[in-house]
Amino acid sequence: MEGIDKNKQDQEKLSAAKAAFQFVKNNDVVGLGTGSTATFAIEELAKRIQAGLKIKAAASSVKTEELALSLGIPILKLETLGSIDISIDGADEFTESLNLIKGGGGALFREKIIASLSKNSIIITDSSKKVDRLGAFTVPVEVVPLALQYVLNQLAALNGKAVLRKMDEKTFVSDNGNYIVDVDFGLLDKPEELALALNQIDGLLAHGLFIGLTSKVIMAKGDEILVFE
Ligand SMILES: O=C[C@H](O)[C@H](O)[C@H](O)COP(=O)(O)O
Repeated sequence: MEGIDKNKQDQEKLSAAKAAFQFVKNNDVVGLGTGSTATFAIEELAKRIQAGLKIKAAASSVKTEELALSLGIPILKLETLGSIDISIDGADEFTESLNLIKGGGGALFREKIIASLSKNSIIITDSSKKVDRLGAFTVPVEVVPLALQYVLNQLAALNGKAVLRKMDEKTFVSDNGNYIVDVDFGLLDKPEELALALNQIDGLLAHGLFIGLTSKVIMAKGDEILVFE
């Protein structure tokens, strides 16, 4: 990561995670994100439960659910929840206008459902994630396998350079049994317009542009905590 070493970055992730807990109350349903930053929040939540906090949680991925259960965090099924009090998740990029790119870990669809259900959707980040314009990080999209070629055609028509995500030389498959395609649209002047265009593509289950879904971003920078809302 440019300009920040990993230890410092992890320290910032942990500080941002801790700062998010001022907003978590007893009896809340808490949405849990996925990724290295969300993992700091999940570990912190487990400590607070051991200290007496009473919450139930919903997980944005199989990995997060397994980690949460292993730490004694009670997990509710996402499909049973009509709303979530607060969610805590990471991001790959964010702007001061609270637009995000997410999905570096492939969990974008469930993360988006959780963010959409959340009354208070909190993003926690280290200082490397703040950008003036989204798009240096490619936009992940989740694609139903049988629609792959159709979706690739539509992405090309939007001038996106698409790469099918692989892991260990095999096609990456999401928790929902779908493919992830990472799309380079260059730096985005109008992320809202791109999000609307991607919403129109049949077979494209979800994209990693989170527009208007975030209540606040808590970013740690060194010893400082900055809140964007
Ligand atoms: O699919 C993964 C998520 O959207 C993550 O929240 C995002 O990729 C950020 O991950 P990390 O905290 O590991 O940088």
